[in-house]
Amino acid sequence: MAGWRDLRRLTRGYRRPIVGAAALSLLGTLLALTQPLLARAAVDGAAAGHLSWPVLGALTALFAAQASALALARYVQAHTGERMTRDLRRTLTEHLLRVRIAAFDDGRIGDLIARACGDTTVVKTLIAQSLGTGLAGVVGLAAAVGLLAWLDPSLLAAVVVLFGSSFGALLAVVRQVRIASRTAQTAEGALLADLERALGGIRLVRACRAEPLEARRLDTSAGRAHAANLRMAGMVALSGPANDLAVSGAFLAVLLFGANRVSTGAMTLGDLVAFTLAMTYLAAPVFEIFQAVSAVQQGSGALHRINEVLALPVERDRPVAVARVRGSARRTRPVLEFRDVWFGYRPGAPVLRGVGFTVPARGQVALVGPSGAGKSTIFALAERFYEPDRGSVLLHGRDARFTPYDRHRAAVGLVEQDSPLLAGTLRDNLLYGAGPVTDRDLNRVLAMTGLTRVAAGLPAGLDTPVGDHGRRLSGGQRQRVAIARCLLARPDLILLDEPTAHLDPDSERALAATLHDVAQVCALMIIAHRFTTVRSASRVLVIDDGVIAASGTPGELLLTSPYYQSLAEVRLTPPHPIHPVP
Ligand SMILES: Nc1ncnc2c1ncn2[C@@H]1O[C@H](COP(=O)(O)OP(=O)(O)OP(=O)(O)O)[C@@H](O)[C@H]1O
Repeated sequence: MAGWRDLRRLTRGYRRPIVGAAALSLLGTLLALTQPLLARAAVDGAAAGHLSWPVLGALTALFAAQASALALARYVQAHTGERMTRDLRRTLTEHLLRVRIAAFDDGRIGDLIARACGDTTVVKTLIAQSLGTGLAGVVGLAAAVGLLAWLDPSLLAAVVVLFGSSFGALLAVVRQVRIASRTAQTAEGALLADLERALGGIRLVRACRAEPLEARRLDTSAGRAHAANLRMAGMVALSGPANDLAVSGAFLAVLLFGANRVSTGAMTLGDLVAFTLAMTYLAAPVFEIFQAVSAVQQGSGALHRINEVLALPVERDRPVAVARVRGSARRTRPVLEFRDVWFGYRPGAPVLRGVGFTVPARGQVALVGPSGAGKSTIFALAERFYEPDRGSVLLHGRDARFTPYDRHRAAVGLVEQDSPLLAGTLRDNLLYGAGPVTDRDLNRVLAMTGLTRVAAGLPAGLDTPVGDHGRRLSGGQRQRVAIARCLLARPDLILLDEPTAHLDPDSERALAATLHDVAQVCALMIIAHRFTTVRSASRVLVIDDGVIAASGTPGELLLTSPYYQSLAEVRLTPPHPIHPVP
């Protein structure tokens, strides 16, 4: 659970408005506390047969001043709460965008979204509703008790007994509220994660007729959140009437005792009116303190979940100044080198075992091997999504760890197999992360990737929206958009995961020609599944079970690598007829 230390850290930079709001609340309370004294004078005057207009005027002015101070305090609190939420969300989202990729491997995106949106709102409520008024409540309570003691200590004793017992019950409720709040927030995070999973894979869900399954899963999470929220609402609801009962009981006791004391002449009617009015001001601080404590309990659950996100490690550049590699060295040195790289996603389970290879500054290197051999892992390390456990990755002959992430990724472009596009227009997707691009460059790249005709065929040309994940384009078109986007960013090396889906012969030829052209302007490393692509590479690496099993030109491998030979055979022999399963 987040504690007071976290609360102190959270409020750093906002303490002035919080204290300001507390001061205004306190001012309101103090203004209220002076009212019984004036009321006593007014009532005693009226009882003696004359109304004191100046006293009534002062009382009215006090009511107005109290209302204004409290309204201003609420506004300052709400304003601070909103500002804090905005800043907290900014910190969280900036952090999330820089968190190491490994954190997303088992992290549930929906839950992270819930933390960035839902939990920050809970923290805002904590600030907006409670901190200032809670602080003022403590002082207000002390002042109200002081005033009551001054007015009539024996009546106060009766009030303390009745209020004290209800306060003990409230503290027990507050503890339960904290537990229920944490459960509710966790369940809401799970609900969002499940929703993200179901909507993100909506086609799969429909194709597998899994709607009832997903609905049940969502219902379970929603049910858990519902139950926790109900438990919390029940406890808060119960505590309200219990509090009211204690207040009514206290009032009744005061009126009974007070009336008796008025009849015996121990106190005036004005004293009794002043005491009961002052008592109403006792209830408000008690309620404020209760609200503040329960909001802090609720907020501490949310703060804990926010802290968990902020504790996720981020990608941080090493503080070593590395000069850029100059033009001539860029053309002569290998653009990428793996030197005895060992890597595993989990400790003690290496996926790459001593991988070493170089990619020259121009031309096409193909990476082939069975499924699960470690090809995508090599790409992930080349892009620095992960760092090697042992050995090193070099960019232009320099250890990549000492190059800033931005500069490294500007040099190494990535086209993934499923070529994800973002919702937006075709132009947005082409220019995403590319920096300034001239129309001439754009048209050249469009021509090179065979997209000129595609763009011309769209209703608004380059400004046509491509839909969520680019679904309005075909798989092949998405792949070419991804290649074009990469080319416009002018990297030194493009990593391309070739799609396994069979393209028609025309598209396959078009892609091969595109890749051939691309390899003239930068280095290209392809996870190749088609023999035509492998055959046109200048160098082929065969990876098997995390090691480079063979490497050489396609001609050499045809003689030396059994895996490569089998790849060539599959391509060269006609496919076996597929019989439907009876
Ligand atoms: N994020 C991850 N977390 C844990 N293990 C992973 C992760 N990604 C891949 N692996 C494991 O690492 C091994 C290598 O996977 P990788 O994706 O690199 O293979 P691949 O050669 O690209 O396979 P394919 O051709 O099927 O895409 C596999 O055993 C896989 O289960």
